[in-house]
Amino acid sequence: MDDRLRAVLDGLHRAGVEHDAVTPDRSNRYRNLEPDSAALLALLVRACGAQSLLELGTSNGYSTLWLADAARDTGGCLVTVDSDGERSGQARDTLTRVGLAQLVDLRIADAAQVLAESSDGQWDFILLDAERPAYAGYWADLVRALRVGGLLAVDNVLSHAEQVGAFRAVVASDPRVEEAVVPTGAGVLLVVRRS
Ligand SMILES: C[S@@+](CC[C@H](N)C(=O)[O-])C[C@H]1O[C@@H](n2cnc3c(N)ncnc32)[C@H](O)[C@@H]1O
Repeated sequence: MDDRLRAVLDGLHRAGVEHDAVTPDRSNRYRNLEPDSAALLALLVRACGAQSLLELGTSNGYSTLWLADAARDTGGCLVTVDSDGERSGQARDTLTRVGLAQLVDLRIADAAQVLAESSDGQWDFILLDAERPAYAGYWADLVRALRVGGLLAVDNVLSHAEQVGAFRAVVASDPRVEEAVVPTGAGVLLVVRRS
C-alpha cells in the first residue's frame, strides 16, 4: 500500500471513530472495521489471489478501500453493497479521490437480494459486515455463491457474539465449510468452503 492511501485510510478511520462517538443513532454511524482486521482481510485477499470480491456493508468505504487496494494487486475487482445511498456516495467520492473507483462496482441494494442474484460459486472472497441478526438467513446463498476454496469473512463475531449465535450455529453444522475465529479487532470469523 502506498503512503498516500495509508494516510487517507488513517484519516478516514480517525474521522469515523470521532463521528460514531457523537452519533447516538447507530444506524447513522459508520462502524468501520478495526484497522488490524481490515489489514488482515486485505492480506488474505492477496494470499488467496482472490479475483471476484463481494462486500456486504460498504458504509463510507473504509473496508472497501482496503479490499480494492488488495484487488488491484490480484488483478481482481470488487462489488460492494449498501442499502444507504448517502454513505455509499461518500465511499464513491473517496474511491475516486484515491484512484480505485474503476475497480469497484458500488451498489445501493439489499444484501439479501444481491446474494440471491449471485450465481453458484461466483465469489472468491466475501466480506459480510452488515446487520448481524440477518446473517443466518443469508447462509444458504452465502455458501452457494462462494466458490469452492473461496473465503468468507464475518466481522464482530466476538464483540457481538450473542447477535451472531444463530449464524455461528448454522455455519458450524455445515459440513461443506471449515471455520476459524481470529481474535483481531472485533473478532473475525473466517470460513472456507471446501466442497
Ligand atoms: C458495520 S457497517 C459496514 C462498515 C464497513 N464494512 C467498513 O468497515 O467501513 C454496516 C453497513 O451495512 C449496511 N447494511 C445494513 N443492512 C444492510 C442490508 N440488508 N443490505 C445492504 N446494506 C446493509 C448499513 O447501511 C451500514 O452502512
